[in-house]
Amino acid sequence: ALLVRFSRAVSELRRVRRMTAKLPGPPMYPLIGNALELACSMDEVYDRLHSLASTHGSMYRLAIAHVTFAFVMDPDDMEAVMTSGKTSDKSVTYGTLEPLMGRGLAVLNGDEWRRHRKAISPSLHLDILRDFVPIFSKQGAAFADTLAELAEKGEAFDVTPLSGACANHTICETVMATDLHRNDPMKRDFLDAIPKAFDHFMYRVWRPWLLSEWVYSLHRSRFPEYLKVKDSLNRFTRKIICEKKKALQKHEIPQRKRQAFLGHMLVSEEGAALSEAELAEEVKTLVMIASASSMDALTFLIYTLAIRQDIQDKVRQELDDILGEDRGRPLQHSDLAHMQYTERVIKETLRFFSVVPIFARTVTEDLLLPSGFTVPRGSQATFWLPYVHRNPQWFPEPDKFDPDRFLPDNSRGRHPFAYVPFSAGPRNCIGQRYAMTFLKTVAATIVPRLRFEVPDDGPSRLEDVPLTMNLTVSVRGGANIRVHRR
Ligand code: HEM
Repeated sequence: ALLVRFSRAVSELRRVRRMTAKLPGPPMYPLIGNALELACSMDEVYDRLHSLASTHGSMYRLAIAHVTFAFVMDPDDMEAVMTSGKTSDKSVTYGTLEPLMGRGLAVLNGDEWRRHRKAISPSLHLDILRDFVPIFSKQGAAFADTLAELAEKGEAFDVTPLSGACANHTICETVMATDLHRNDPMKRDFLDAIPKAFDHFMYRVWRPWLLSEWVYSLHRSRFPEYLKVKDSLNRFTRKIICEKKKALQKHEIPQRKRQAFLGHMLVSEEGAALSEAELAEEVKTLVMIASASSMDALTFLIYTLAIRQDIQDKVRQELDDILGEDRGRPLQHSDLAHMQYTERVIKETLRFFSVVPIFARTVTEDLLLPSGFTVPRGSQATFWLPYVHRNPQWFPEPDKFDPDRFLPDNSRGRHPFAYVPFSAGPRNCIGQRYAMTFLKTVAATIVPRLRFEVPDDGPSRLEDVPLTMNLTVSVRGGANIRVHRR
């Protein structure tokens, strides 16, 4: 039986290789394919992938050992892939996330994914997000206080860990209703484990012979840390669920509709569709994805404002107009609708710096794309957003940072799949509105109080910012800024 399975797998693999061989791409070698292309340090992977896309264009292939990635970056083709039932399963490489992040939305497929998505969506509904605004605002104010203290010292510092702390405190409060300021070592271990978990994920994706956990266990320099990371992530989530369940039994969780995600899931009808174990996996998934992506998005927003003083001035002017005399007042949900320029700046920041730059689907049946190429079953249809978001057909002068691209008049006629920082179609980001509301609220809390600038040795143009990635993109070497009180 094993032999039959093996020979079937080999013949499928050869079929994928044969069909994708028609696509442009670097020269392939037997067995290893293009593995040498990504034989570089983790810090260089972002630049390598970007240079491959620039060289080979909007559709190319990259075969690494037994895994073949078909990069799809033309908006018509992307629409076909992102909306087809033949490509709705997440990439096989995501299997490596499962032991760390849990069997949550990001890795589930088919009916199980549909059931989870239906159960979770109401807990991130607009009404619920409205109630999160005071939490975003409170955490934004604490972040502003920390930055103001650093302003006194006058020294340059990397804002990434501080944005990370702001994102983590906010997410833990809104998703788990837990306060991170209490000095709990288990919480600290949990948060420290998140970037490490994504680092292990990316390391294995580009070395697919390590996708099996058993094979990875032979990697003596990485596996012990991997086990520690896994343990920290699981222990903390289990503890939180347990505490919340106890609170529920003691009637300490109010039975009202609007509250932190976990509380809502525990008391609502929709939440009852998930077992306690499934809920624990989803909480872990949400916290991990939200924490990494929000940290990097917030960092890029601040760094962009620090480099582009003209844009910072305009954002501040808009916020001063909205907040009036009382700059320190907590932001109301109704204020957000007036932050139109700030919203365009956030959108352009997410175009310029694709925070989640790469994601992929497993092709379960051959799929003919509008460009005429058939992506074969068994390959991984992959999106590389830094290339997609710099397509001059949809974004003239793509290297220019111009928030007004997102004015309604300038967006008219743009292909809906030309700008997809949150992906699109049924498997789009469930936290998209959460992320936008968080970024707008924190911007409105910190920008009126502080001025950001880059130190003299920092980049003077956004195009020159060096980037690196694990699951998300960040500034290589740190987003160093200086802050002044207003
Ligand atoms: C600026 C911040 C964010 C960006 C750029 C972003 C981007 C994305 C992208 C591109 C995907 C698709 C990934 C794929 O297909 O593999 C995704 C999926 C997802 N995101 Fe986000 N995200 C952000 C914030 C958040 C937040 C705050 C949450 C939670 C509150 C969240 C939860 C999720 C989940 C659960 C999925 C999987 C959805 C599914 O497959 O059904 N994201 N995100």
